[in-house]
Amino acid sequence: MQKYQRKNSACYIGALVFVLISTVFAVILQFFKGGVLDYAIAGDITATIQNGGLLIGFILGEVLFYYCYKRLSARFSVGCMRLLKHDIFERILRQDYVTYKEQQQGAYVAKYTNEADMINSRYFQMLPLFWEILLKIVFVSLALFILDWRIALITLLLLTTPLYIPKLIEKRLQEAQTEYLKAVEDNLAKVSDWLSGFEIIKNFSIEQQILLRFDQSNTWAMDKLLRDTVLGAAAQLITTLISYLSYFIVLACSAWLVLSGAFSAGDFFVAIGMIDQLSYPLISLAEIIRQLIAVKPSCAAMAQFLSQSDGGTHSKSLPCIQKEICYDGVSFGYTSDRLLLQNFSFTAQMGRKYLIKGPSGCGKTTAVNLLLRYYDVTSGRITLDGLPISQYSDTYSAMTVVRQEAVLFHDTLRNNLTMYRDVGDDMLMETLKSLGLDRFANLQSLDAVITENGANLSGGEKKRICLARALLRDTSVLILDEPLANLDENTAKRIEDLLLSISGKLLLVVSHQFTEEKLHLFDGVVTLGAQ
Ligand SMILES: Nc1ncnc2c1ncn2[C@@H]1O[C@H](COP(=O)(O)OP(=O)(O)OP(=O)(O)O)[C@@H](O)[C@H]1O
Repeated sequence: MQKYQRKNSACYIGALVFVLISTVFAVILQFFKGGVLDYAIAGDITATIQNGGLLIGFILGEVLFYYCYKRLSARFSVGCMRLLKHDIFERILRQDYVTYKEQQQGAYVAKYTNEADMINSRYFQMLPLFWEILLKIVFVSLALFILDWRIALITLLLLTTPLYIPKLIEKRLQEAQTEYLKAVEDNLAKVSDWLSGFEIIKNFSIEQQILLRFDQSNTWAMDKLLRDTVLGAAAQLITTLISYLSYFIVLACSAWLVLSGAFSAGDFFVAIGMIDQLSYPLISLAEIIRQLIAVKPSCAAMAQFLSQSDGGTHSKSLPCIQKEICYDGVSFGYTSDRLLLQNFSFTAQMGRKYLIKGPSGCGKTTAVNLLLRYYDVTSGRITLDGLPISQYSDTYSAMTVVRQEAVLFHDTLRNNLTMYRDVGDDMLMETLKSLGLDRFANLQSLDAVITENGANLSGGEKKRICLARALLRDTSVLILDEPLANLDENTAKRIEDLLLSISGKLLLVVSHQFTEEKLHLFDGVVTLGAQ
């Protein structure tokens, strides 16, 4: 987390300077308060007014500098939070796809929202506050020493005892917070899972059952929150009680000094003001220390998440494929006891079209996923233009994949097609028309926003838009995983013809429903899982 502090150090240091000046003003004005009282009792009107004027001046100064401090400390915590969220999102995006899929989406959302917010409120916001309070304690203590060393010593001895409370229950505080964050992460993962299956929940009318499970998970998370809060409240209660007790002891000592003639009324007034100034910061300091201690494991876990490597030990990025892709005696299984592909050999040449077919579950998608470097082969090798695929970090630069499920972003049709690259409108409209999407081939439609994952489009339209997006990317290899699934007969036929008309790139189509009569139009048909 220190990285974020460093990057926002200007605001941090500025905040500390302002709070330092504000604290000095706050301490000095205490003396003017005592002066006003003493001069008023002595009947010296001029000195009373002079002291009063200075008092007002210092009060205004304190408030103004305190405001500047608050502004800069807010800038500091917001700046840190902005960078932290950027890093979390960047870390998620930089993972390889297989590692990303290992966790549920909700877990990532929890990291981005709940855990980041916790670090913000309990660490970034606490840091300037810690210094504010510490400076106040140091300066007020110094002023108390100037006023009377005995009162200063008693005050410091008694009022600092609450500071040790958080340290005594440090382990339990940290455990409570870690458990709470874990429970929220689990809960969010479940919620995002249920929401992604919204239609199934409605269709099967299982709202009640889901709600029941939600309540279990939510109650679990909230119980953890309660434990965290209650533990904090207990620590705060002990701290406050000790502080008040200490306060009254110091008050009694000051009163005794007045009775013994060592203190004037003004001195007593100043001393009480100082002790007031000290007691609240000391209670707050105990609370800040409690929060800083409790949040430590969350900061460490976040730092570890952010520092994890991207997953790839391979470094080279794939240049354009010129000649061929070759599976050479490839065997692969997700587990060692079941090989999906056994001694699979197949060569695909650039500019040609291939169909991979076979029964469900035989490993068609797996075979193309090996090309995307999602997994390493168990034995054999895959080569690209004669070079082993294992030397490349990924193959995305040369291959575009279109999956069975159409994925569209909540953005304009244009951006969904171009994926934020510069592509001329004519080209976009031409591609849309070639896929039978004539009704979208106009400027108004291109600029219209597609609602979340294309809720305002039919399944076939979404699929064809995804296909148009892949064609527009123009990589040397195009992989289509079940491009005909969920399409009506006419659209499926149209897509089949369009796929067969594609030229100038290597086309790998994974499908078990391509029209038999058209199979001869492929340059090669590979059947997986044939007994
Ligand atoms: N990430 C994974 N981890 C473990 N097993 C997996 C994984 N992905 C797929 N499998 C298993 O591998 C087998 C082949 O899956 P794959 O998706 O390659 O088949 P497919 O031939 O494309 O099937 P379909 O035509 O139904 O899409 C299946 O039994 C599946 O359960």
